[in-house]
Amino acid sequence: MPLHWVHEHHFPDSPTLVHALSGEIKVDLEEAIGERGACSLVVSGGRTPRALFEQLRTEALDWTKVWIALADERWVETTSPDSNEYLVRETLLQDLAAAAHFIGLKNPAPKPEAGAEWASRALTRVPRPFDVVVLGMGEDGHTASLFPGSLALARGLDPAAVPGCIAVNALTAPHARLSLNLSALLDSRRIILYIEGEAKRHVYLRARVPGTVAEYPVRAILHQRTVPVDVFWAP
Ligand SMILES: O=C1O[C@H](COP(=O)(O)O)[C@@H](O)[C@H](O)[C@H]1O
Repeated sequence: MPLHWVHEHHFPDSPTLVHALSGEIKVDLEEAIGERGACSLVVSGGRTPRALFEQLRTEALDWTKVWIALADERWVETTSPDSNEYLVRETLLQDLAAAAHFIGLKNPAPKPEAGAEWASRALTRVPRPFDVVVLGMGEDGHTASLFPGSLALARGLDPAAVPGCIAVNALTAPHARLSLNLSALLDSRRIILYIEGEAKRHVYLRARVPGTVAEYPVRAILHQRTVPVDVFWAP
């Protein structure tokens, strides 16, 4: 089943992928700075991108012109090891990349619902369209924090929604979440879906087949035709 908007890049191992992907992101951001004077990078959390962040932070870029934001966040303190902001601060916003501007999603609002409004406002500071959005995917087909079975999914995937952030409570996900909605994720020039391991490869292959987004929310990314998607995979 060809998806003309999606290009797959397979690598023999994770370090080779990380090296190649970091280099590509660097080139994209450098070109964006050259053309528009600033650039934006949206990243995901979880376990997968740690090595990528550690490589990316060493890239020679004018990081003062780079805006970094999150595709999603867990509603936990940013000092928690479960926080995506914590991951980004520990692994990406170091060395040369410490000079980048970072807009996190967790905020002082008492609840995620109010927090989503706060985060949507904060995100308006990040240059749009986002130059590069790096998404991950769970073995249940969720991407960002758009989880199958969550009550917020239909709202999150509504193509007519104002680009922004939504609150997510999913029975299958640890912690309440904030997530960029589909409209915000697609307000971008390039999406990279970065996945590792055979289990995720099989989920990806199933999601490539047309079907319901409620089953595999990542389908909403793979089957749209607005933004080019590159899938980076290593065993
Ligand atoms: O919960 C999340 O899961 C996905 C995938 O994470 P991984 O640990 O399987 O790599 C991630 O993309 C998302 O940002 C995160 O909040």
